[in-house]
Amino acid sequence: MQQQIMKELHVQSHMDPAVTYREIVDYLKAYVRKAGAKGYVLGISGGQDSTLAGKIAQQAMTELREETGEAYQFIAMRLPYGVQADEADCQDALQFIQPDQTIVCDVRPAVEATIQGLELPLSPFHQGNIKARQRMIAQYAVAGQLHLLVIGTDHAAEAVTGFYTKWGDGAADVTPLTGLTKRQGKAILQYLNCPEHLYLKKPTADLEDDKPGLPDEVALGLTYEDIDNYLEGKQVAASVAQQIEGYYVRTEHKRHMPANRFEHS
Ligand SMILES: Nc1ncnc2c1ncn2[C@@H]1O[C@H](COP(=O)(O)OP(=O)(O)OC[C@H]2O[C@@H]([n+]3cccc(C(=O)O)c3)[C@H](O)[C@@H]2O)[C@@H](O)[C@H]1O
Ligand SMILES: Nc1ncnc2c1ncn2[C@@H]1O[C@H](COP(=O)(O)OP(=O)(O)OP(=O)(O)O)[C@@H](O)[C@H]1O
Ligand SMILES: [Mg+2]
Repeated sequence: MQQQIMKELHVQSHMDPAVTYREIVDYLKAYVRKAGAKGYVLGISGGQDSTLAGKIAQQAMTELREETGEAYQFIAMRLPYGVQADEADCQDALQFIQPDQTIVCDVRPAVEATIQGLELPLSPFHQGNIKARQRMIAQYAVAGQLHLLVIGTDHAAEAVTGFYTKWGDGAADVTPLTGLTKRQGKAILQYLNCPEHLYLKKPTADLEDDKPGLPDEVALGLTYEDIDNYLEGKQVAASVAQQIEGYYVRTEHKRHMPANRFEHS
């Protein structure tokens, strides 16, 4: 099963940061042209994944502008829920990315309106998924208006456990980090001279009001070290493999389009 998952999620056991970085930049340049779009948009959270995907998208758009003379652009979005505790990291990430433009939208009023509009009480966990979906709505609004494509930050270490909100942060047009493990993403950021606090910080979805900054590893009950080892084809404890494979099977529905009677019965 390990081999099958590695193949399905496009993981390479060994990755050269310089080569992979160049491949992704070139891919984003080619894809935006093929789509006839004017650039990309992505929410910047102050975490590792959006720092990396944003940096690569900006590089791609800068190169394409120089090569074609056309107005390709990358738009970074700050999408706090009220005041974000690690806002300083977000500003550091923006400083590192140097986006062509930054648009800010507080998702809190829309999230609260949705929660208040429902007669069904929602747990902080399910309220958290509304936050992720509201960020998706804001990004698609900008993409539609400005003819951009939405970047998603899904990568192999997230895809394998389905650790994202379906049609929330899981919804995107292009996922440049596909195939990468968490440590491979770190290695590319290191290669790009990213300030290390942005890739050494504990990954968090930061969605649940009653558990601010809950580390992914606590929520999952798994370490990224173990997930990465598994994905890179290394031997892990049998209990770890079993846990990862359990997540993988349970979240299969998140990795394809809606089920229908011709597929995915
Ligand atoms: N077998 C099946 N076939 C088709 N659809 C199925 C299904 N089982 C559930 N579903 C649907 O899927 C829904 C459950 O999926 P979903 O709504 O995503 O909810 P769920 O997977 O329960 O929660 C999302 C998880 O991802 C984490 N997350 C979210 C966002 C960002 C990050 C991050 O790392 O930054 C992490 C979050 O902390 C939470 O643990 C169900 O309500 C149902 O609608
Ligand atoms: N507060 C936020 N502001 C803007 N975008 C956000 C915010 N929170 C989440 N997002 C978007 O949702 C995506 C998924 O969040 P996720 O936590 O997996 O990635 P990350 O925060 O970039 O990295 P890490 O996994 O290291 O925390 C982010 O990459 C980002 O695009
Ligand atoms: Mg995060």
